[in-house]
Amino acid sequence: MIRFEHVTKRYADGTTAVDDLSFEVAAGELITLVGPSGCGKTTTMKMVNRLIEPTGGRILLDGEDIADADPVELRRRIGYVIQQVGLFPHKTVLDNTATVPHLLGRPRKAARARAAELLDLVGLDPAVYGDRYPDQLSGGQRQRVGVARALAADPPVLLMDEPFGAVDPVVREHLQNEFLRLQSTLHKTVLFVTHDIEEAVRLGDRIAVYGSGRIEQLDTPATVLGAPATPYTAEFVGADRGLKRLAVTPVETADLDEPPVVRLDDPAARAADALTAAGAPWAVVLDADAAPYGWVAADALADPEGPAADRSATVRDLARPMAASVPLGTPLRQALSTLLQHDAGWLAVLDGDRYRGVLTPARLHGALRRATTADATDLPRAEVALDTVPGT
Ligand SMILES: Nc1ncnc2c1ncn2[C@@H]1O[C@H](COP(=O)(O)OP(=O)(O)OP(=O)(O)O)[C@@H](O)[C@H]1O
Repeated sequence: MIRFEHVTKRYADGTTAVDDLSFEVAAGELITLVGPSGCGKTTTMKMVNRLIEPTGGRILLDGEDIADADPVELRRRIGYVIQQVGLFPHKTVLDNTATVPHLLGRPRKAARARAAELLDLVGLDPAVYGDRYPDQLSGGQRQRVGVARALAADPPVLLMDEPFGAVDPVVREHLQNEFLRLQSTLHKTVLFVTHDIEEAVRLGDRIAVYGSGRIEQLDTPATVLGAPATPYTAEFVGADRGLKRLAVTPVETADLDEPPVVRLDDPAARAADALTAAGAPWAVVLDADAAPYGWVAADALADPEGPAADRSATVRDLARPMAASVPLGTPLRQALSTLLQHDAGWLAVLDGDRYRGVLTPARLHGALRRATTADATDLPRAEVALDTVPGT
């Protein structure tokens, strides 16, 4: 969709901001450009809508060299969101958002109706915010208007230059999540500039890590974090990249432990035998619908002083409820957070409504290690054997 072919930008004073850059953004893909200040991210982006002209190479949009396009017509196909949102201060929020559709020839009333839809889409109730002026909004709300306005002409391509840079971290995370939600339905082709690796990881289908005027690595967030291609990338993504990687590594079936499973209505004695045979200290308890109910300890099942002494006792009499569960595919970070929130040593992993197995802290750690090794070796994750201290 957007293709950079040997693109170079050398400014008049001799600064080479972008040096022989070649890469492609697929249709519907979101690539984050991340790197330290002054490495050429903004220059890269502004060459796409011809706010800056390259001094070498070419950029193709849908196969067409943008140098041959009329810049005004080109910019209609490309939404542009920047940190200083640049709203018209004397126009209401609704009119700010309606400006582009109106300029594109929509009658004023239709343009305003479309603007109201867009405000709704970015989470601003047009009935509440539509008649306000930009200085009557919070920073986060202004950013939302900026996104709504960029979407107004329904461009297939969005260029976003630190669009959430000016708001506090909590609002920022909120805006990022909202934007991801939007993108999952709109499927725009997006170049997103940030200097924040966390933001790049959270939003990008792929991340382009910039060194000076060049891309050091262009790959999925998981690979960039798990297998940095160069010492520069490793340093840029940070010594805690293992922790960051938790956010982009999903729980898979092969990561799960499979303790014995008993049913709530099983006789306690039969459950005790099953645990003894398996040499297991505890079992997962499922209810009549095969949904996780909790767990039961071998000790409790075998305790002659406890409820198990009654020959008619069932697992229900001894089981302990445990509510923590996550679906397969949940990022490990969220799974860990659920573990901590429930103060539990394990959580049930579900496939739809079906119980699939158990994730423990040790299993979670193993999943992360295997995922990282899988990226470095190109092996499927389930086939990675870990070198592990016995008994852990
Ligand atoms: N008009 C200009 N004339 C000369 N040099 C420029 C010009 N614009 C940018 N540069 C230089 O080009 C390099 C890349 O700038 P650019 O704005 O693309 O970086 P960036 O990665 O977006 O940085 P930041 O994160 O700070 O916005 C920098 O060294 C910058 O000083």
